[in-house]
Amino acid sequence: MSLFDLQDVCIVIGSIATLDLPMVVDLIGIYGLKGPHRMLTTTDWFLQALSVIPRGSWGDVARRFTMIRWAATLDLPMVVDLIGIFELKGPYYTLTMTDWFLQALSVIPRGSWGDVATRFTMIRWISPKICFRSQKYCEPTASCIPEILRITQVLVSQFPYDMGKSGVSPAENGFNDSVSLLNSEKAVHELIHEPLLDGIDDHLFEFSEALRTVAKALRRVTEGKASAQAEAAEWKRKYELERARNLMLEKRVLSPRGHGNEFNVQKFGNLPDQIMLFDENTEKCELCNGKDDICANEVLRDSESDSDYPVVQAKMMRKASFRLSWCCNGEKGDRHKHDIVSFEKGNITTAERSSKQISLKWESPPQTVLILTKPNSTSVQILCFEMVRWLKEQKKLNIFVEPRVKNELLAESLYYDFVQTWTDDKETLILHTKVDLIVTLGGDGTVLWAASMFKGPVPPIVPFSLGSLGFMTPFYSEHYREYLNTILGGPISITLRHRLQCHIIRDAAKSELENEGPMLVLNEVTIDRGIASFLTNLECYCDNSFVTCVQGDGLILSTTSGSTAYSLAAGGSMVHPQVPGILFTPICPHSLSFRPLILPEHVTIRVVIPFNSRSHAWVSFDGKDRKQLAPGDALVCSMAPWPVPTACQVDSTNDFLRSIHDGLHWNLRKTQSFDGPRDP
Ligand SMILES: NC(=O)c1ccc[n+]([C@@H]2O[C@H](COP(=O)([O-])OP(=O)(O)OC[C@H]3O[C@@H](n4cnc5c(N)ncnc54)[C@H](O)[C@@H]3O)[C@@H](O)[C@H]2O)c1
Ligand SMILES: Nc1ncnc2c1ncn2[C@@H]1O[C@H](COP(=O)(O)OP(=O)(O)OP(=O)(O)O)[C@@H](O)[C@H]1O
Repeated sequence: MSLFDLQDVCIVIGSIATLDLPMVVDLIGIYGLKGPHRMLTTTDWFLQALSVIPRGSWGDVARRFTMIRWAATLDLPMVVDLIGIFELKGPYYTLTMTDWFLQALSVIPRGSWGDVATRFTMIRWISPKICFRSQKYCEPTASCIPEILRITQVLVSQFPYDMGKSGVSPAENGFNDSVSLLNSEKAVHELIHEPLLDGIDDHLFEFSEALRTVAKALRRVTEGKASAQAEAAEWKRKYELERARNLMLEKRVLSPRGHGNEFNVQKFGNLPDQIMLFDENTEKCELCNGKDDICANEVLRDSESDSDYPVVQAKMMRKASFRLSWCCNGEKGDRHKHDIVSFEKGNITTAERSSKQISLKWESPPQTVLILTKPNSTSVQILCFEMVRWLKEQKKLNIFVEPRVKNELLAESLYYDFVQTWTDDKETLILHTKVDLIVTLGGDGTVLWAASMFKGPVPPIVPFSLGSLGFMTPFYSEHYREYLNTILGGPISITLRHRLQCHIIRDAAKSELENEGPMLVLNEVTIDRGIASFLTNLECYCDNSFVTCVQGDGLILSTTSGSTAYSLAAGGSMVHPQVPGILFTPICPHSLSFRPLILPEHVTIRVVIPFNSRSHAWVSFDGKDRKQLAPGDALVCSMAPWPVPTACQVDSTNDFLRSIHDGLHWNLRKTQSFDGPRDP
């Protein structure tokens, strides 16, 4: 087993030079939980302090370091402050990061770094007394908390925060003047250069790991701050640009009409058609004001951000504009609709989500359809050929297909030469700007495939059922002409299926911004044990709160649309797809009391593979793109701003209930017969 890793200590010492010594010392103090390391005790005051702190389990230490890492993006002084109180508890045989800990932590007043340092020194003085008391394996019950808090209060009253400067002896404090600080650093350096003693146990190796984590946390705080500042500056710059542009537009609207046209001609060149379109939209928007619906063209005008927008638009195919409206029983309109769904350049996005039925009404007829098909299916291929011909000849629509399908069509007949496709995958990134409607021919997997092609806004999808289960595919392929006639004419009911966006943050990442993703899922993201035979050990946080540690085969974070897929198989509830929420469903948890949860839509879930995990974990997105997660890696998951709008056959609720009855045979039971015993 490797011994003391000097490099890691040097990293920490490096941090000491630029950062706050008390903080570093206090973080290192956590190491003290591990128990006495006598070779360290003679060197320096803070190393002596470590030796008197009672022994705890490394599991707890590892968990807390994970928390520190996670907290690095938050308010670190507070977290360290809190950890100090946790330390008061003494041995960690029974402690986990339970609510009482977090509660206790939350009541401690915030102090400056100097205060924290003073407090920690005091904690170290008093720790033998506390550990004597807590050696009785006191559970983290309510009765223990007041005692700890009392001690803290006594400490605080006896040694007010500013006492570090006057009341505490510099020799004992060790860092309240620059001379002793220098001495401490010198002592640590001396320690590093001392030859290692024989008999150092394996824990030193773990200690070095812990120190590395501390150093990383410190680095992240500094870098996180810098990048946040840079990001803020960038947003400010964008805001200023946007404001200037809006002011210019406002001026144009207020000025006489002829002047406005001059502006357009000057700014956008000789594009009379575009100017006309622009003015028409302006008028339409004015008409929309005060109404209950949202017009796509209203935002089309408002959201142009590039000065050369009309030029770009001239190159692209024009999108059909549409209108979304809300209705619920007895209500004609909904005044709050702007809070629920909004537009951005004509694409549907959700600000907040609604459980009301949403209907889509075209304001100009759709012109372009993308057809996506399940591969290797003859029946799908035949239907695709037929549908393409019908849409072109009868409906005069532009048709896009995947390159594979274009080849199939051309192999069938050169007649299909008019069908458009793309050659470079990057072109799919702007597909949503060209396509008015997507038709899928296949099963649920094809709907998932369609959603995965669009990392941003998704045009409405009409899913035809040519699979086996077809939970999300309510349209029967035999009647495609009637359905498409109705849908192209509108209005249609749609279900806004929420998606989750996921990022992987590797342990080696220097900041949260250095991540892999986003990966968007319509069903779920799954973290499992892969081929490892060990239990997964997954530490889960919801926003800033610790949720639980999943020990089992894995964890599913599912959308409500995905609630009827893998999550259902793992014992999760079935949830109406229009309900906003994130399902937290364990897979085979080795616990008698682990029930699945449903969390609100606005939370961010973070799943961390702790350093004490026995094996790696694997993450997959809608059952695809498996990636390995090593200890220290984290998956961060939140609701994506881009839902997947799918057309309903009847409406969201009717379609959902029909699917659970027909597809899953939900609650199918023979009806009890009438004859037999009855109430007297
Ligand atoms: N034990 C399980 O139930 C299990 C295991 C692995 C994956 N899955 C699911 O399979 C999905 C991938 O689907 P695929 O078609 O690419 O793989 P696949 O071909 O293996 O199909 C999986 C099955 O899940 C059904 N399904 C998919 N999404 C559904 C939904 N939202 N509601 C109800 N049923 C749904 C499909 O109809 C299909 O019958 C994953 O997202 C996951 O939810 C389920
Ligand atoms: N256009 C596509 N390109 C590549 N793969 C696709 C495409 N459409 C679907 N797939 C994949 O093909 C697989 C099967 O598709 P799908 O689930 O639609 O059919 P099915 O299994 O017959 O239907 P069901 O899911 O209803 O049982 C899925 O894994 C899906 O990801």
